Amino acid sequence: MARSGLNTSGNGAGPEPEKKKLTKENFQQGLRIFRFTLPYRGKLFLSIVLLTLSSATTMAFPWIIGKLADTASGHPVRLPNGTLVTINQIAIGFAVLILVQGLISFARIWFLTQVSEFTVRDIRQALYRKFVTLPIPYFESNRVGNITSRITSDVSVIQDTFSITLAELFRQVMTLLVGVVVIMVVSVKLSLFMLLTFPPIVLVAMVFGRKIRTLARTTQDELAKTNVIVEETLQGISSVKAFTNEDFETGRYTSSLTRTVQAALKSNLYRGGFVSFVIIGLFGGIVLVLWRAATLVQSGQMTIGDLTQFALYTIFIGASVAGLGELYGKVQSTLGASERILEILDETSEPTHIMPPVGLVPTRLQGHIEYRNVAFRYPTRPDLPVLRNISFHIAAGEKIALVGPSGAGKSTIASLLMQFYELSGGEILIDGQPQQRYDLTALRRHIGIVPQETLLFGGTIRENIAYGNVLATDEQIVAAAQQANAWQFISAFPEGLDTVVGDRGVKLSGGQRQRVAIARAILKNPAILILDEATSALDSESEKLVQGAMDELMQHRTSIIIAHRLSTIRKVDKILVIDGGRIVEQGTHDELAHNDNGLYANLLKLQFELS
Ligand SMILES: Nc1ncnc2c1ncn2[C@@H]1O[C@H](COP(=O)(O)OP(=O)(O)OP(=O)(O)O)[C@@H](O)[C@H]1O
Repeated sequence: MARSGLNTSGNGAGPEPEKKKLTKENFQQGLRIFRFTLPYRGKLFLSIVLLTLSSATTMAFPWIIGKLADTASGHPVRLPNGTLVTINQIAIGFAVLILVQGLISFARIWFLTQVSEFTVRDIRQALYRKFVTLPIPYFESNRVGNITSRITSDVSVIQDTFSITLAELFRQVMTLLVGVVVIMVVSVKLSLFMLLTFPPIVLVAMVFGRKIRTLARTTQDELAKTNVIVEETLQGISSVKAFTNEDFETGRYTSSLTRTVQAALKSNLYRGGFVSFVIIGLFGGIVLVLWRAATLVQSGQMTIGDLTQFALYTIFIGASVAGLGELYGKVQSTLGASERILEILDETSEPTHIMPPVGLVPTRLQGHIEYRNVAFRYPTRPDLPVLRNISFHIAAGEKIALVGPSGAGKSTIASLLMQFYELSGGEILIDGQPQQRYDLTALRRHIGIVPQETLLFGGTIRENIAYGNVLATDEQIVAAAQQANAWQFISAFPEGLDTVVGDRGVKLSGGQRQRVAIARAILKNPAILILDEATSALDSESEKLVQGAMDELMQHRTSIIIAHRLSTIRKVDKILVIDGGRIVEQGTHDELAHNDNGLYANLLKLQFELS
């Protein structure tokens, strides 16, 4: 979408859609987006036929007006068989043509809208499906804002293309071609004169226009910078005051404003120049052509009807040249947008939800886990080894706890079980099979996570619990809530399970959110559980309820607890002490607590002192 943004009003200040140079390759790449129109090709074809017809009828208007002028000025019009045509007959024919044109335009818009709406829906759907199936590292190397703008602004550009730009492009090109041919037929002399006068003027105007757009963008950028200052300082207003920097910030804002005004003035200097150029150049050109035309009419080389026709077609051609200039920019934006969309669609998805499933599909996992010499680096920081030589095993139904200082690698160890990332070395076996041998969706179905911070979706408590199993009945949901010690607080709400949570609903406390997460996990009924303990302390009542729910959840399941409070893990079968990405100690609580020089005993002492 072209935005003027010449002044500092702030309207339309925002990033311009990125444009692509028009090269053959870019063009071919961009055209790939058309594959989304394939299911609607019948309607698209019909729209193009209708578009051709409506353009053809429009192009006939000047011709008929010319005939009308000829008949009026004493140059009778005859049909091919020699019959004279009256003014009334021409007018009736004209009226019929206008009616037909109106109806065709209606049908064209109706069908083209369907093509564009359905196509855009399909593109959005394909993009969304791609987003949710892309591997986690993708989201870590791309900003969420960037990703969402693909599905919002880029798709909008494509929508404009399908609903307006394409039709306009088609119409303008047709107008230009037919128009030039017709004026040549009317009068070669005048046409050549006109074509030598106008195109150079239009070319200069286009170059001028581009310069103005660049300057307008500079103004927008400068304005955006001033807004950043306002946002920053208002957000951190207490810091501004605490550092007594009110004058400094005002000065900073003022100099940014000055730069904006300078940019706006410069761009308007060019705009003023442009306007006066258009008046002098364009209108001057028109006067020149009219002068030439008048001499041709006077010498009897043209009729008044021809002149009228010529003038009208010239206006059409002029409008289409100007329109094409603008469309050129739009085609560039479309190519940019479509390339960015296709780039995402070309990314490789995780192998989830593939039918038929690839690999093993266990109906029930035992829950035996073994890490063998696992090494790992995050794809975003390939130079930093996060895990080194991690080896341990957990028998089915056992509970182990991972403890260690912050940043030691505990959460990373657990997330590798879910195959959120590829290992850099070693392997993880589940029930004796390397994890890659399982169908990814089938495997993840058997692993449950209660995260540190539970994300509740905007919706009812019922929907939030049923996220663990979307097919669960109300009875199962209530039972899960009861087991998770969540039923007391849920039933205390007047709307019970229908209570809306999230941004527009009830705000649940940390402990309540965790119990909802536990109920979710109970519904999922996984063989393997990952419990990431919340770091922020709960009050002791809440803590007891959450702990009770966790104990209930862990029964008969292989559980990995990422522990932050050592008091909660005394009963686990094994504790792995992680430091700097390695296992530095392992054993039961009693064994480790008595190893006075060990890290665990030290952490224990530290926590004891703190509490
Ligand atoms: N997504 C990520 N991308 C890059 N590096 C990461 C990512 N997540 C964690 N790290 C880094 O990996 C290391 C281990 O982090 P991890 O979250 O596994 O530690 P942790 O022991 O669970 O810490 P905490 O107790 O604070 O949760 C840290 O140095 C961290 O900065």
